[in-house]
Amino acid sequence: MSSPLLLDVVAKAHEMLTVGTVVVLVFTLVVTYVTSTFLQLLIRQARSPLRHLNGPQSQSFFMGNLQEMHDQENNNLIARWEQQYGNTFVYRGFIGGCRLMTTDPVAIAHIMGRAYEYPKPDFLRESLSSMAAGNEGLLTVEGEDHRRQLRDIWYDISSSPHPHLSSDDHRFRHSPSDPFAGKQKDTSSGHTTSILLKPFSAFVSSKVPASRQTDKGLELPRHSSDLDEPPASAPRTPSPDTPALTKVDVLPWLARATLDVIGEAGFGYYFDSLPAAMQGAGHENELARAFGTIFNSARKFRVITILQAWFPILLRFRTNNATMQEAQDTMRRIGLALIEERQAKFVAEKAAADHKRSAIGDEQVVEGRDLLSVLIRSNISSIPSQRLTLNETLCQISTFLSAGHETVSSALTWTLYALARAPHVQNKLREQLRALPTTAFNAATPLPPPLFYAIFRNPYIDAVVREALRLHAPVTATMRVAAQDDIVPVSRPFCDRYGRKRDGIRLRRGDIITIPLQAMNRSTEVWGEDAAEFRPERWEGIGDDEEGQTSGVRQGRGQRGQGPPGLWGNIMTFGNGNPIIGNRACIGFRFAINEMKIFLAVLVRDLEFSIDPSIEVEKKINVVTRPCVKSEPDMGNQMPLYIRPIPP
Ligand code: HEM
Repeated sequence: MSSPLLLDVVAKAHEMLTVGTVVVLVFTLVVTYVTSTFLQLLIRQARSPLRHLNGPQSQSFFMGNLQEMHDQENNNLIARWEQQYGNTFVYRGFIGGCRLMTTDPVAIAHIMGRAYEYPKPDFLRESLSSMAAGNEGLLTVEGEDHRRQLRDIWYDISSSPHPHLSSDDHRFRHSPSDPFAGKQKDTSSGHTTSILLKPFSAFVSSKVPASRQTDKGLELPRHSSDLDEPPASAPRTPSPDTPALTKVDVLPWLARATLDVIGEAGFGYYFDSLPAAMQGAGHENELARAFGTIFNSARKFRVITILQAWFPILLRFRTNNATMQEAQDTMRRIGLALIEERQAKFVAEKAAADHKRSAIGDEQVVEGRDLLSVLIRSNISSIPSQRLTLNETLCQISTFLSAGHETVSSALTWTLYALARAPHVQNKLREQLRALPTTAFNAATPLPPPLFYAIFRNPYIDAVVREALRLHAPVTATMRVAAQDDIVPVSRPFCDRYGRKRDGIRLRRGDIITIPLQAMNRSTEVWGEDAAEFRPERWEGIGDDEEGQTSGVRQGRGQRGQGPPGLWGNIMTFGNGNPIIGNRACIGFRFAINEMKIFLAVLVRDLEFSIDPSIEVEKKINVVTRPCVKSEPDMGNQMPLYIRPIPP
């Protein structure tokens, strides 16, 4: 054998050995990683005191009860389990891991009141971070970072006697008592302060573009995914002398409208996603499209989603990675543009101020109280420990954009659904709205401040919003993990799986807890036998006390003898407790409530919403609860309602 040939053979053998070795090494590493993760899980499970609690049978070795849980909104699951096992029990998660489920108000107050001892589990943070374009925003950070961010954002916004979300926008403020003190919006930009939804306003003001008007009314795309296609035809016209009924999928329109509102009110930015969509195919606003991608991405329960939670390496192989990445890049790009634009404005303002004032810190110049000003003030703070990094600022922007619009659009969608299913409530609400001190709502002119006051303070509008938020909480449940061993107090003893009475829930570090926000809102023990009914009258004659809790709600077993827990109105919809004392709860709740009231006032006054009684609408959970028509699963999220203008 010649020596070059020998060398060639040796080189080949070496190459094969190297490739083979690498393959074996990688395989061994993967097997070790998977086995050790499984083992850790099994050991943790075997040591968790939760294994002694009562609870439903696991349905599958790998997935436990997770499939049932995913569909919990449609099968009254938690109430059934509660009836069977009491208000404190366990269900099974991945490979049979016990997860605590409790509706005990004292236990909930204990857990949710200790934000840093009970952080969000990593897999929840991972799932939330997709909508916040990263995990450095308020919704996903933990510990000291959360404390610092909350201090910067919440305290800054709430330190003003009349804090509001935009320095130059008088529409939405935190203080319900005097929401209009301060500046009026400058309308010279050509943007109107009216938030009348343009597609709906068409019915009210007949200002429908001629090209889109038909004898059946205004034709609108049915679903966000249909936007590239010609709009669907309206299904029917009942009779020539009654106003046309038009079928509209209200979900994407409300999503666009609420995106426009948070953009303008929170960041002084005009997404104009409603007018863009009105122009038809191909004109959808890119950010609205990006949010559509993110919130539609996990519609179905998939085993891979659960596996990804435990084996994050699998996230790299997501099928929709490229689309999600594109959506997140869009958020990031728009966020950066917002920051740059506002920073430039502040630099110019500072230069002007420098002429007048000699020694002044940068951050003092940024005087606006809108969210963006608050974020940028923190970003340029001269005290490093208080500074928000650029990445944090960006994540904060997408957090507020998504937390601030998807939740409200879900809430409004379900409110219209509830009103469509309860015409007597809708009629009563309309009567109240028509009695308000105004002659017309009109898309082109701002609502006058006295009308805002009247809307915010109207008891029936308030009752409708409370009842809709109680019965249709956009966030069904949240989760926490015990960061250390603990014994959680309960309001009354419960039985474990051996029938022994327990007066506390023992937790071991790493145990996972589900807080069933929606199930608590529907507890018959607190709300009575008609808890599942949409009945705004239950709120009549009761209002908020100074802490936002509702006096007059049936006394539950809440903390220290108060009513049931909840940040607002004794419902769990916005989480529990007060962010000021270290709880994690919604910091946009006032904004959301006020926004809902105005939308409802504008929409319901002159439009009637009804629903085809033959369709069954189901709830699908994808961070927020979105509707699907049971018989049309392939249509994805939708809420088809009939709309008809009501003559004055
Ligand atoms: C009906 C509308 C809304 C609902 C039902 C809602 C619900 C919630 C819930 C349940 C949480 C707590 C999640 C947890 O701790 O696990 C939360 C947190 C949060 N919400 Fe809302 N929200 C709404 C509107 C808004 C709005 C309009 C904004 C902003 C303008 C907002 C901003 C936030 C932020 C930043 C957090 C994270 C707070 C923290 O962890 O410290 N939300 N929301």
